Amino acid sequence: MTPALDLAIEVRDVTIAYGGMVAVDRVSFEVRKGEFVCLLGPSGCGKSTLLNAIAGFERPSWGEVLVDGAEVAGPGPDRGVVFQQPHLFPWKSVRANVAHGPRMMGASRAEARATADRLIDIVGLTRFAGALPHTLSGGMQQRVAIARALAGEPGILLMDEPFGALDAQTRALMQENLLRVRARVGATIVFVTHDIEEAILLADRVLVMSAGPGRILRDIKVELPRPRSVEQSLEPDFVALRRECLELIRQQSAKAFEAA
Ligand SMILES: Nc1ncnc2c1ncn2[C@@H]1O[C@H](COP(=O)(O)OP(=O)(O)OP(=O)(O)O)[C@@H](O)[C@H]1O
Repeated sequence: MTPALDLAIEVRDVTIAYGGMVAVDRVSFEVRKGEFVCLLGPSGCGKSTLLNAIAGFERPSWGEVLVDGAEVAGPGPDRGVVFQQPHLFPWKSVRANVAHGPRMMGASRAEARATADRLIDIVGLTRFAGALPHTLSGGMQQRVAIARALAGEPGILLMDEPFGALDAQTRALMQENLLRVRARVGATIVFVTHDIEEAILLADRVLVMSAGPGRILRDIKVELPRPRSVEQSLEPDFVALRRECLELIRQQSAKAFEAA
């Protein structure tokens, strides 16, 4: 079959089970190149498991995941991953952390440094390029992690609750920063969150998942104008989407709570 050229990711009938426990149940969706898709759902619904299958850290028990038309067999440089914790090398400067990937992939010291400096500029940390991670705030460290994930020039960025450990104000700034970064690098993004406002602010589409076993309950198109900012969350279109997601999530959370 000829792969559809504009598709970055195809998740086809994917089930992931751990022993007898089904974490993800027959999930199918597609992500177009350049699209920003959020996976939204209650805790434990299988969002991370699904993201890990796209990253190649996890093999589906059934079904398949395709990236650029080819079945995912493991992690690869075409997919950058950002986790909730930045996981930086504490003994390396910001610049050296970001340059590490390109160096490992064979770039010269000068090339890796140029790539690192370009990305450090894009995430707004030029003044801190020589700093060690522990001297930076949590939000700044996470911006370094984003720059590092982009350093291999992946077409796809996979983000697992990347702002989940940050306070509300920093989180809002990080969301706007990510939208600016995305506008400059143009990557396809799959972003896992259980925060409804975050999903609507960021995404072109929100896939709302059910409580375990995880299924896609609804595929919601977010057609709010870009560039977006946190203030938009007060506008009627935003509020209507929020209400739609909230009702779905509330039913699911109640179900998960009763089952626990
Ligand atoms: N390696 C594993 N072995 C056994 N069970 C697992 C494993 N990884 C995940 N699970 C289980 O699969 C289910 C889905 O987990 P997952 O972490 O994907 O959910 P999530 O929606 O990302 O949750 P959260 O928002 O709390 O991180 C959970 O019940 C979890 O306990």
